[in-house]
Amino acid sequence: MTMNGAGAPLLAVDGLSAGYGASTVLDGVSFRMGVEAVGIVGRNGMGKTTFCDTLVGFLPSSAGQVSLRGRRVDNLAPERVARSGIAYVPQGRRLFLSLTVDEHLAMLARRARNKRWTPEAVYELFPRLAERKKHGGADLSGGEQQMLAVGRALLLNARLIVMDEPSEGLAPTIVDVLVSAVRQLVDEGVAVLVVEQNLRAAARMANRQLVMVSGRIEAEFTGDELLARTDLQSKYLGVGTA
Ligand SMILES: Nc1ncnc2c1ncn2[C@@H]1O[C@H](COP(=O)(O)OP(=O)(O)OP(=O)(O)O)[C@@H](O)[C@H]1O
Repeated sequence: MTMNGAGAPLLAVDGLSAGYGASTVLDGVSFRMGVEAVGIVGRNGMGKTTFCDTLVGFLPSSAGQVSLRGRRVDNLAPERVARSGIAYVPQGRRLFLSLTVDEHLAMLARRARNKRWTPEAVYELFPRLAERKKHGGADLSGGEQQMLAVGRALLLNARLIVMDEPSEGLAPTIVDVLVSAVRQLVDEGVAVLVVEQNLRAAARMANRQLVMVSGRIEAEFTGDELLARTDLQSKYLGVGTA
């Protein structure tokens, strides 16, 4: 694992718990990651989205800690979590309806003055987005919106991009684009945490796969191991997930 700063992992999650009212959904999630791609897989309703929402500050935690490069980020407001370097690409959300792709990226570029990630660099990563420059958010397909959301995260200098079910509802060719983008991001030093129900997509994005069961990380496998072992798939993911 690539370490960061003074020996601290990029992301350290320790005993993170959260829920809705009296019901606990996340029940002590713990793991560490460096500058790498890591997947979180698991059946429906195991707490994956709740974990993402808690990590990025949309939902308060009831116990535990989260540190990014050694600095606590749990229970900060979502804007402060984002400013500290964790970007969220949420599940199936329609974003940025009024601006065109180009206007949106230009506005962020002015705000962020990021030297490595400019709108041009984002268009290089996602040529399809360049073709859609003049289109408004409402005209973009789900996959194009995911690309725009990733581009936005890069311009804002994210160190870790959290993606909730990025492959859901996307055509296979668009999933391919996202898979190769995830690999390039890691090469560029941006870590990716990807929640997926689609094991095939997850395994192509990340070698390390954490399995969430009832609000905890119960096991870790490589993507290839999970793909090869139908016993693990039926135990942890439900039939037919792969
Ligand atoms: N806003 C909410 N209020 C109350 N309970 C919720 C809320 N959102 C999720 N839950 C419950 O929390 C549990 C975990 O849901 P979560 O969406 O985190 O699971 P998941 O693993 O992401 O599954 P899915 O892929 O279906 O979204 C479920 O039992 C769900 O009913």
